[in-house]
Amino acid sequence: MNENAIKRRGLMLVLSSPSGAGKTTISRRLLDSEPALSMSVSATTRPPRPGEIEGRDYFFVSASAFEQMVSKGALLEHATVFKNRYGTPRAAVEQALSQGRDVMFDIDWQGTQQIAEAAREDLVSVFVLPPSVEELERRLYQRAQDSEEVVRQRMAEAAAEMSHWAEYDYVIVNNDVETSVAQVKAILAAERLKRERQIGLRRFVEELRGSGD
Ligand SMILES: Nc1nc2c(ncn2[C@@H]2O[C@H](COP(=O)(O)OP(=O)(O)O)[C@@H](O)[C@H]2O)c(=O)[nH]1
Ligand SMILES: Nc1ncnc2c1ncn2[C@@H]1O[C@H](COP(=O)(O)OP(=O)(O)O)[C@@H](O)[C@H]1O
Repeated sequence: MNENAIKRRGLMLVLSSPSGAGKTTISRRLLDSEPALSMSVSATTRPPRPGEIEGRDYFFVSASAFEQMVSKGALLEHATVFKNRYGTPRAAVEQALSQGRDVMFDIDWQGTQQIAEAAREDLVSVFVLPPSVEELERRLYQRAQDSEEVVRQRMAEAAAEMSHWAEYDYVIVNNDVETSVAQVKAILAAERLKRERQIGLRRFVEELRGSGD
């Protein structure tokens, strides 16, 4: 056995931020450069935005279909955000983790707390802050996918979302996208090397010691 064969348990990488701070942008870039990372696709009752694709961005479902998923226990966590319901389908996550793959989540603080209660040792959480309130508002308008009223509502919610920053393992300020992506990659690289995640380590070291003695 060489060092590449050391088995590792997958981790759950959560990115949270006020709407518009840049989670989606950062997570897309990470997926392009991290082959062992996959994205958890949430179910939501929110209507699709222009350009959003069913099954890639979200599973867009009716309120009654969402309720059925909740009652069947099919969601790992779920919450109401901006009057819409959002939840993480459980099966895809469990399958990826058991195969040693890492899963990334774009979920809010309520979902992060629920995952922390259920599986703290598998969770790595990152809070993304905007560089300023003015820049956050500029990004929400620049995305140009929400109406003025929706942007105002999201700006009004931003302070409440940001009040949860201290519950996260890591906090980054998304000023420059390249820098933010590099920072999250550094977090991922270090967390993957945590001793307790490398479940094949004991055997590997035993073999090393056995052949060395
Ligand atoms: N708890 C929870 N929150 C979610 C889930 N999916 C999305 N969210 C959060 O819901 C909020 C609104 O998401 P969305 O309508 O896509 O707008 P965005 O803020 O521009 O990404 C964001 O804070 C997301 O992180 C989920 O499955 N569970
Ligand atoms: N570091 C950055 N500098 C400038 N614009 C950014 C940066 N990160 C994201 N954006 C832009 O801000 C807008 C909101 O980003 P998005 O990733 O959709 O945020 P979120 O998923 O957190 O709601 C998008 O138009 C995106 O291109």
